[in-house]
Amino acid sequence: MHIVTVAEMRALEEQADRQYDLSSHILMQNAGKSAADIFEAHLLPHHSMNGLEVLFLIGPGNNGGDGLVMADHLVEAGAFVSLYRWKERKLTVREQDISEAETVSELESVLQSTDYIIDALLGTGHSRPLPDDMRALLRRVEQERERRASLRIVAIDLPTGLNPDTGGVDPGTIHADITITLACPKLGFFFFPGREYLGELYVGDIGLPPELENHLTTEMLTDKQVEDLLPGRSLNSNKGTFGKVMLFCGSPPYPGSAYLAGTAAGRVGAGLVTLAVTEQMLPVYAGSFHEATFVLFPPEDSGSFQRSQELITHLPGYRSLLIGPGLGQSPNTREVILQILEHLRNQPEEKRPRLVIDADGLNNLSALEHWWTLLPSGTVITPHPGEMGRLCNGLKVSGGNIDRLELARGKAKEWNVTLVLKGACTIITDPAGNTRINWQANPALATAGTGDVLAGMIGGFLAQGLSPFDAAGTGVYLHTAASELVSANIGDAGLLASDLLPQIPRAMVRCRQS
Ligand SMILES: NC(=O)C1=CN([C@@H]2O[C@H](COP(=O)(O)OP(=O)(O)OC[C@H]3O[C@@H](n4cnc5c(N)ncnc54)[C@H](OP(=O)(O)O)[C@@H]3O)[C@@H](O)[C@H]2O)[C@@H](O)CC1
Ligand SMILES: [K+]
Repeated sequence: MHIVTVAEMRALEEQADRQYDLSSHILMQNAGKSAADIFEAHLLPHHSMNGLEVLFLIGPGNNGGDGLVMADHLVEAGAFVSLYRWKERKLTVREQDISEAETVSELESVLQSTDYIIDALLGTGHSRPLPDDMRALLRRVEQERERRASLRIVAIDLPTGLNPDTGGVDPGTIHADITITLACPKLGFFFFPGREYLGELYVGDIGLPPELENHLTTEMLTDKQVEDLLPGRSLNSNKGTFGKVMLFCGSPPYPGSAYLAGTAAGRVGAGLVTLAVTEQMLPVYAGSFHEATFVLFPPEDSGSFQRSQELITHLPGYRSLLIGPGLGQSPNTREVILQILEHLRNQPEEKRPRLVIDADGLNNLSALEHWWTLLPSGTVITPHPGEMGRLCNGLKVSGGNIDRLELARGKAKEWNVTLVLKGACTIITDPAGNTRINWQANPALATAGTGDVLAGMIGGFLAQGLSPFDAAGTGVYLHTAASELVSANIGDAGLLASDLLPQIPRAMVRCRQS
C-alpha cells in the first residue's frame, strides 16, 4: 500500500480526472461511501446503525464534502445524524435546520448525547494555523470525550490540523479514535507527534486505478504484502531447502544476544542455525539452544587471523551471516570483523552469504573512516537511532520525527546498503530509494534484546532466499506483529525479548490467514 505526500495525492487525483474521467465529484462520492462502509463495518457486530447518534463537523473544503456524502449514507442506514457547518455556523439536527438563536445551546446538547463525532473539518488542504473558533470547537469535543468514555471520534482522511507531510500537529488537533484515510495513507502518519493522533487506521478505497500508483516508491508494510513475501514451504523440502544461517554474535558479558538472534532465525523458518562461539561460551548455549550447531572459535587472546579463518573455513554453504549482537568492541573483535568483510568482498556475489550487521557490528565499524566501503554489496544494516548517530559521525538522530526519513534515504544510497532505521515506526530503505515504513509501533518492544531478535529474523529470511529489502521488511513487520501477540496477554510493558520467539511463527500464521 503506497504512502503519499499531499503533492503526490493531488497529482493522483488530477491524473485520475485527466486519464479516466474520474472527476473530483466522483472521487468524493466514492470517498464518502467508502468512509460510511468502513464506519459501519467497524461498528459491527456490537452496534447497529439504527438510532445511533452521529454528529458531523463539516469544514469548508472537500474534506467537509466527504463528510456530507458519508452523512447521507449513514442517514439511509438509520443513524440519527446532526451536521454542524463550521464556516456558516449552521446546525442541522435530523434534517431540521436549527435557528441561529438556538444553534449554540442545541449544539451543546447534541455534543452531550452523541455516540460518535465525525471530524470532517479539514483534510489535506489545511494550510495555516487553525482559527481560534475551530480550536475552541475541537477542545470542547476533547473535553466531552474526557467526560464520557463511550464517545468516539472518527477523523475523515486525517485529524484536523495534522500536517500530512510531516506529522506535525496544530495545538488544536485532537486525538481520533479511528482515522479513515482516503486512497492512501499520508506520509505524516508515520512520524511523531502525528502518529499518536490517529487511533486505529483504516484506508478507504476511492476508486483510483491502481496503475496510477506505479511510480510511487514509499509503501506501508501490510499483512497482505508480507504474506506475499513469505517464502513458500514445499512438501518436498529438507533443512537445506530453507537455508543455513551463521551467527558471529555474543561474548562473555552479553551471552544472550546470540541465543536470541539465533533462535529468531530458526523461528522464521531457516533450516539450520550455527553459532560461532568460543569454547568458553559453548556451555552457555549448549544447554539452552539444543537445535543449534556450533563453530568453535579460538579464544579471544589468540590472533585475529586465526579466529577469522576458523569462521571463514566454515562459511561455504551458508546463505546468510549475522554479525554483531553482543560481540563487544575489543580491537581483536574489530580485526576479526574486518577480515571477514574482506573475505566476503572478494567472493563472487552468488557464492557468498548475505550479510546483516547489527549492534556491536555497527559500533565497531563506526570507529573507522569510510567504513561503508568495507561492506560487500547487498548488506543489511539495522541501527537504532543511537547506532545510526555513531555511524553518522555523532549526529543526533531522532527516534520518530520526519527528518529520519530523508537521513535514512540519503545514507542508504551513500552507503549502498539496505538500511533498517529502527524506531517507533521503523523505516526500511534501499540504495535505489525504495522505502517501506512500519505503521505498527509497540512500546513493549523498547526493552533489551528485542533488536537481537529482529536481526536474527532478517538473517533467517535472507537464508530462505528473500532479497535484502524484502527480508528486512518482512522481519520488521513480523517482529512487531509478534510483539502485539505478546501484548494481547500482558499489555505494553513487561515484555522480555525471549517472549517474542514463540510468537514469531504465530505472527506468520496470522499474516497468511489475513
Ligand atoms: N481533491 C479530490 O479530488 C479529493 C479530495 N478528497 C478530500 O478532500 C480533502 C482535500 O480537500 P481540499 O483540498 O478542499 O482541502 P480541505 O482539507 O477540505 O480544506 C480546504 C478548505 O479549508 C480552508 N482552510 C485551509 N486551511 C485552513 C485553516 N487552517 N483554517 C480554516 N480553514 C482552512 C481552505 O480555505 P482557503 O485556504 O481557500 O481560504 C479551504 O476552503 C482531502 O483531505 C479529502 O478529504 C477526497 O474526497 C478524494 C477526492
Ligand atoms: K478531518
